Amino acid sequence: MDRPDTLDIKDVTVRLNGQTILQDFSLGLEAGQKALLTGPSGCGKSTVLRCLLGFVVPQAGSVHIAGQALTAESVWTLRRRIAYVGQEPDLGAGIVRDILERPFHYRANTALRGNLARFSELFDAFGLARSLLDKDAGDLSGGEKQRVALVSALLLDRNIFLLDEVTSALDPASKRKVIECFRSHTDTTMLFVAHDAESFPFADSVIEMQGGTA
Ligand SMILES: Nc1ncnc2c1ncn2[C@@H]1O[C@H](COP(=O)(O)OP(=O)(O)OP(=O)(O)O)[C@@H](O)[C@H]1O
Repeated sequence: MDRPDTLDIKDVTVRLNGQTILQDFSLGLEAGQKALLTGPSGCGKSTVLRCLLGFVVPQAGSVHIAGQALTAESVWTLRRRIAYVGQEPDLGAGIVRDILERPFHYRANTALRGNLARFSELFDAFGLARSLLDKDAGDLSGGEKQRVALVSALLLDRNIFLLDEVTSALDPASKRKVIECFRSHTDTTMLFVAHDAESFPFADSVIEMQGGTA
């Protein structure tokens, strides 16, 4: 039996360049829960996501993913459970069709190649034109990039989503479509970073950060 996709940050302190970014910060999500992390600019929201991805190593406290401690050894295995999409996603160079296919060339994802057939359903759900498939990623608008990055993440069937202001460049109609899609993923554990709590009325919890603590 696979472990449930929980997230657990306990009493984490992060200092970068002599500045305390997070101080005794804790957060817990059960499998399938949706939480919104909000708070003023610079309070440390993205740093929380970077801790969960193992890009930032806390000076104190612990991070567990699916019940397993995040360490230099476990980080590679644990990251395979996680889809991360940032505010200004870097899709890499090339044509959108190739970018969507690229992750399936990795051995770890070859069994999921059949998922690529779902791209059309996701493009429709997000209001993306099929003609985008033949465009160079560098020519996409910010909102198109955000939605293509989300499609790419969803195709990989990860059980944990870390989403950093992924609707910030979207018009209200596109935003509603994307949010409806998140809501429908009832089994997926999702941590959203966003400034507008009202866009995520279905969140099980809202974590209001203030200067590195909650
Ligand atoms: N590598 C780093 N070195 C030094 N300081 C950093 C580093 N990364 C982030 N910071 C600082 O940490 C603080 C928190 O940054 P973070 O990106 O987590 O904030 P945020 O709440 O996500 O902000 P925003 O809402 O503007 O995206 C900021 O003051 C930022 O300048």
